[in-house]
Amino acid sequence: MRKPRLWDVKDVPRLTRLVGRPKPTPALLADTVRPSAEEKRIYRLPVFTAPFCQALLQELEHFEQSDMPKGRPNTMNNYGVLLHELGLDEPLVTPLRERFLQPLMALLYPDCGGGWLDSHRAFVVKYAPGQDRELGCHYDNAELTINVALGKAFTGGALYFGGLFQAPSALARPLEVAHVVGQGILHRGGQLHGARPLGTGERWNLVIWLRASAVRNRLCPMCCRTPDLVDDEGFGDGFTREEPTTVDLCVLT
Ligand SMILES: O=C(O)CCC(=O)C(=O)O
Ligand SMILES: [Fe+2]
Repeated sequence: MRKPRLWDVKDVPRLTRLVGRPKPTPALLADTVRPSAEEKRIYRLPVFTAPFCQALLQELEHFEQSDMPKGRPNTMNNYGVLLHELGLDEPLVTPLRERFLQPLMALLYPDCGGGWLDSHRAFVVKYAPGQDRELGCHYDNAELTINVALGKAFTGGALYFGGLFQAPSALARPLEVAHVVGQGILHRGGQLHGARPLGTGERWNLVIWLRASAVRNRLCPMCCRTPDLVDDEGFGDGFTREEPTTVDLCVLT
């Protein structure tokens, strides 16, 4: 029998039904993914169980209290944890991306590299009194993003979404999306968004910036130019010098 790992993807509940299905059927998806705002292409889906969220929060707090060296999640958030610094990239985030998110994203966002995800930047953002309380409007360095609420108990902090940042008046009619612990919000990285101020309590969210080198190698999603690459470690910012191998398609489907 395989020894269970501390962080096993079996903790991802209903999505496990997608395992082994290279192409989830629309009927299966309809039961798994609820469109939160069809025209904005924002979706909500269950990702983690409540006990898993609690265990992860505990681990994050232990790490926060330790004197291990820590980087910042991104240029906007001052508090939180990079998942690779916790050693959770390989056992948790990579299988989540490859086995669960990839087939889903391929169906929901085929035009944004959903079928070509090959790296990620995963971090937890933290909002608390006396620390960060809100997040300004921005777009992500990602083709696609999943944002999962982990807890704890809090009020406020809803996400708001506009259109793609390149569009004129992209923030004209923002859509507010409340957090539900254990559930994830899917959106396009280039979609303008931010977080309303925290009311009370502490909010921790797992954010995974999903990247498709096949898309970003052609056009950097941040500067909208052909990327001028420099070497980096690990996934870097998700660009590659070599194109990922092509996928053959059946002409009859
Ligand atoms: O506060 C949040 O949950 C949103 C975080 C976010 O959009 C980001 O870090 O890119
Ligand atoms: Fe973001």
